[in-house]
Amino acid sequence: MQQVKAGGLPAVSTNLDAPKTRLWGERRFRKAAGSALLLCALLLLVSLPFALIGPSVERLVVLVLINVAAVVGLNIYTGNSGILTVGHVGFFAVGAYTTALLTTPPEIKADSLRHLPAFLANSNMGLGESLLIVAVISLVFGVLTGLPLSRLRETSAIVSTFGLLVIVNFVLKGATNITNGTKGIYGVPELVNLPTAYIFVFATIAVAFAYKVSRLGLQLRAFQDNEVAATSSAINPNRRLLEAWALSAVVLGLCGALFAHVIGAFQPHDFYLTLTFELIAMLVVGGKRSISGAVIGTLLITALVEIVKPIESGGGIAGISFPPIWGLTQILLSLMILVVMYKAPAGIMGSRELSLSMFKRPRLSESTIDVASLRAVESRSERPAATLATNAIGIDFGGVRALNDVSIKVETGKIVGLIGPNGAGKTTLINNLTGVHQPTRGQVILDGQEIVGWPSSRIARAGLGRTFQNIRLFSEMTVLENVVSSALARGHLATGVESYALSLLEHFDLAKLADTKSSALPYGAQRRLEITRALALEPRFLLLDEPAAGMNPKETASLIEAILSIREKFALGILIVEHDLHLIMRLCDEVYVLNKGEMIASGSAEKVQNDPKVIEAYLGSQEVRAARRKKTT
Ligand SMILES: Nc1ncnc2c1ncn2[C@@H]1O[C@H](COP(=O)(O)OP(=O)(O)OP(=O)(O)O)[C@@H](O)[C@H]1O
Repeated sequence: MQQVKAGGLPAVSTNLDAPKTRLWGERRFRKAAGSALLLCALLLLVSLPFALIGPSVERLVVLVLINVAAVVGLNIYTGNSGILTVGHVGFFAVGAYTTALLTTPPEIKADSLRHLPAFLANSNMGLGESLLIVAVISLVFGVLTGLPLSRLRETSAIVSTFGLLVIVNFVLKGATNITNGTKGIYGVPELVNLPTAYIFVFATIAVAFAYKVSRLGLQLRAFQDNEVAATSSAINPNRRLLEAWALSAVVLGLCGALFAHVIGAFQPHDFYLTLTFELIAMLVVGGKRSISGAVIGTLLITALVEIVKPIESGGGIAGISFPPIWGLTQILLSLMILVVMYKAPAGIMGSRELSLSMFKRPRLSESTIDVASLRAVESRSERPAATLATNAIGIDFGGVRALNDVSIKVETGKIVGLIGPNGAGKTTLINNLTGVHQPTRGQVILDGQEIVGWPSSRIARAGLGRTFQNIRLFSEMTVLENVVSSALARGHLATGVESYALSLLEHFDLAKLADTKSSALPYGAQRRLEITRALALEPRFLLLDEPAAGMNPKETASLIEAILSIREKFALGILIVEHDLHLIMRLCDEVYVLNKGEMIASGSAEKVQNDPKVIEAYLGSQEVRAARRKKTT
């Protein structure tokens, strides 16, 4: 395999000349497969000896395995999106009731469910067919409920998921003709044995890992870490939320169906608050961002519940008898959550996954940088020239006129500076260009197209990459994942994307830190990573908001070199907001000066620095600051 030296520049591989590699060649899939295998082996090791004790314990083990799958299912949504769901037991109930209606022998249904429609009353399906139907129904139900839910965030999202649980419970109790109301359903054939449960839970773990490291999972985790940065990296969070919600709905629906075939009889209250609380406790205690955490949390809580059960219902130990202590399980679960949250707020596993290399320092093999995935750099400079412009844009925030009648133009191949005192409107202008805010007046034109009203993700895909004044990395993700998620959102093929990202990282001297969590990087490296992530979008324009803020002179000097080389090799236009006038003078072909939302000067760097209006604006702001300092001392 041919190696690329530092400085070799990659190209987005969305085309047919992409290397013929397999997903298996991608490091993240190999790592995920290793973790999944390890976790399945652990689960087998911990559960099988108990299952061999006898039929009653075997039944308990089967139920525990179904719980493990259910919590892993919750993790698919909550772990990747960061939004806690308290409604998924609703899907569990849908799965249980659906399979019960489809598989219970007609003679039993004739006794307890006399008013069923004929096709349900006569249905006597086998497990396989029924599970297939449960999966389809859960998927449809998941998509229908996910459509509105995926537009909600934080508390409103959590409360709505709870609403879903309540609605399902009411329907189960109220639709007596089909569900037998509070009396519940019995006679469901017990069709799930230990091997079936193992196959199901292993498959669920494999799906959860594959989803987590896939394009969809990476993008949803990016959303969890920072929604504004995610949308600025061409990610559409609502779609990703919907997909994760629907997938986890299918898993929970299937879990419910299997559960029904183990216990044989149930009522609506079996699928309500107690089960919800237990599943959430398992998820949170283990660490909701980790699939391994979901499994470990479930095993721990199950152990606790099983130990407490005989005490809760009264009994005796060593000849001493004691009365029943109702609610003891819930009390101890609550205490366990409190203790774990106090000691490890992110849960036992945090965001880590079980892996053989967990305690080894990650090392990057250079052989992962594959020149076959790189397109000739020269082809970039052949791209037609483009222009980014604003035409008299303006925006008000309440009474503050943050921008008024501002027109700028940036062409590919040029570096344009945007300066002005604090509060002048520089960041607001970048936010207006990238769709974070919509200007109330004027136009933004990207390559001949009016883009006002476009969501940030679409603008990013159309060719605007940006960095932020306050760094916004996907902090829980690795350096490599930050860049890969952006490249995938841009449309890079899933195969070869790591090679592409590594080559970009190499250019910014970050490849050796590829497996480091991005929040653990030193400050200057975080700034460089933000630029790398933006470049993974293969933008036509790069908008840098105070890239040198907080850097020492040495870091600033290397940043200047990096920006010059980006302009040269990536054939893009750069708009740079900076307070460091030395950097602006050194880099910019043209400079715009904003003050109190108005454009007060533009032209070459020399011209604007001698402009009396600019001098006055800067002096004015310095005087105001000096007066404020005096007042406070
Ligand atoms: N989301 C918002 N809501 C309300 N006011 C805002 C918002 N964003 C910006 N502003 C106001 O708009 C004005 C311009 O702010 P902006 O952050 O764009 O200035 P800036 O030139 O980037 O300043 P600095 O150099 O300090 O970063 C300020 O008065 C600010 O308070």
